[in-house]
Amino acid sequence: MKPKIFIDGEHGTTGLQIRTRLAGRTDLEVLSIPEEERRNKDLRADLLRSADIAILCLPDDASREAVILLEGHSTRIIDTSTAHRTHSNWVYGFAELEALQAQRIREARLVANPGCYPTGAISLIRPLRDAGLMNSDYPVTVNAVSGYTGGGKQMIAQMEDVNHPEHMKENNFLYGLTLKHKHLPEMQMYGKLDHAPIFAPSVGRFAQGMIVQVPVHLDLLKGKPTMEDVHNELKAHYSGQKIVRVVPLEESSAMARVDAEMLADTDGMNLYVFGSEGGKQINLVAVLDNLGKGASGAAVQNMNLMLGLR
Ligand SMILES: NC(=O)C1=CN([C@@H]2O[C@H](COP(=O)(O)OP(=O)(O)OC[C@H]3O[C@@H](n4cnc5c(N)ncnc54)[C@H](OP(=O)(O)O)[C@@H]3O)[C@@H](O)[C@H]2O)C=CC1
Ligand SMILES: CC(=O)N[C@@H](CCC(=O)OP(=O)(O)O)C(=O)O
Repeated sequence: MKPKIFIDGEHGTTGLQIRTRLAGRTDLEVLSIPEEERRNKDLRADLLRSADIAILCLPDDASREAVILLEGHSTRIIDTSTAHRTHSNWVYGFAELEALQAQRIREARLVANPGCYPTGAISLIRPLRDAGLMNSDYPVTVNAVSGYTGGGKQMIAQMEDVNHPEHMKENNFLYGLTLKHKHLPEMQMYGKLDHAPIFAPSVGRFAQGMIVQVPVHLDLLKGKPTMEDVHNELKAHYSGQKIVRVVPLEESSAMARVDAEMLADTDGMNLYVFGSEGGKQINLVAVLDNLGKGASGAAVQNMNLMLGLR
């Protein structure tokens, strides 16, 4: 029997992208809900309970409700929302986090997909923490720009529809100005940091793509490493990984710009170490698609792991 997959929220931005990724899969049975029934709780409950794996692509409250609907049932869950990411009963769905993480995901019933920005930030911070180069009290800052699909159906309409009552006319804006963004707890927890980073997100007038930057003072790291030392730690951490690519210094040193859309429509993530030879500062940069490795691509990666396929 083929494993049954139900995407709750399949008609939203993240859900649609997962559906597209699963469209050609003959090894799965994808259970589907008609768009006009998407909020029919009884029908959703039936489908959730019939599935082997339910992928929740819902706002936080609706995700919590779906988890309650599944209490006492054996359906395994991948939640793409923020609701359960720092919850101790849930496995964090970032397979490249550390050596054992992919195995934890394979065996888990409850998997919380990481946030798009934290995917970039944690991928840069965690190897330095694990290698002992960065102390837990390092004052981390994270600056980022996301494509507007990161804001879901509502922001897509606000950016694209000039007649929308809350039309956004800006080409590039900062937000999260109170420094209390919902992604901070997971960045702190899985970055193994004493303090939440200062996080400055922004949105650009492009649909998909993302740059996440973590600037670092080399003299504030343990042993005052060089840019090459930090690059070597990243390379070692992601050695053998196919989705996360640590870009060689020869390649990054020849770059004059970083395009936020570089990996749009892919599920990969590139990590860069920028700076100058002998310099005192570096800029650690992750580039990904907010809907690829930042959401839907990661959800499919986790589903494959849970099915024992990768
Ligand atoms: N977009 C992105 O880049 C990323 C999104 N995520 C997360 O994925 C989740 C989904 O986000 P996204 O796809 O962007 O959002 P969308 O608003 O595009 O889609 C959400 C979908 O859920 C449906 N929905 C809302 N409330 C309910 C409910 N009570 N019962 C059933 N269905 C409901 C919506 O229906 P309706 O149209 O009626 O509102 C819509 O189809 C969120 O938790 C988000 O944080 C995570 C990483 C990145
Ligand atoms: C551009 C934009 O608005 N981005 C969203 C984050 C994407 C999202 O909703 O994802 P999570 O499920 O990972 O929290 C935000 O800042 O709230």
